[in-house]
Amino acid sequence: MDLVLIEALKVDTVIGVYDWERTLTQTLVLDLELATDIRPAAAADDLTQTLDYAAISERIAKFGAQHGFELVETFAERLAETLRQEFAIPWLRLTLRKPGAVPAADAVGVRIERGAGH
Ligand SMILES: Nc1nc2c(c(=O)[nH]1)N=C([C@H](O)[C@@H](O)CO)CN2
Repeated sequence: MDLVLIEALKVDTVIGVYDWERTLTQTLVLDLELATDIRPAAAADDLTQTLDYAAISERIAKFGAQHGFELVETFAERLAETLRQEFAIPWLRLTLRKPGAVPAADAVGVRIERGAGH
């Protein structure tokens, strides 16, 4: 299976456990690997036959604006479900980083893989 990539995508959202975090927007940084077979799109040179990384990136920005979870785990899990359903993605790996959450670290976060066929 081939992969469509989205790397270091910045997503603004309300995210966090603490009271002060409920009053502001923070920026998450996402890496996505999206399984698909790119050969039909390549053969036809046709965007409609592959995963449109621009459309998916826009959907992620909308998802961030629409939700305000406490945990990065919840953001990752719910986003993975949404993308897999709406774009028919058989397998994905999502790495979500929350820069600045732990001052001694460049970033903290989670990495999940969902689906089959990769
Ligand atoms: N595993 C997690 N640990 C923590 C989370 C989280 O979402 N998942 N969140 C926080 C706070 O919101 C923190 O980011 C504030 O700096 C603490 N630990």
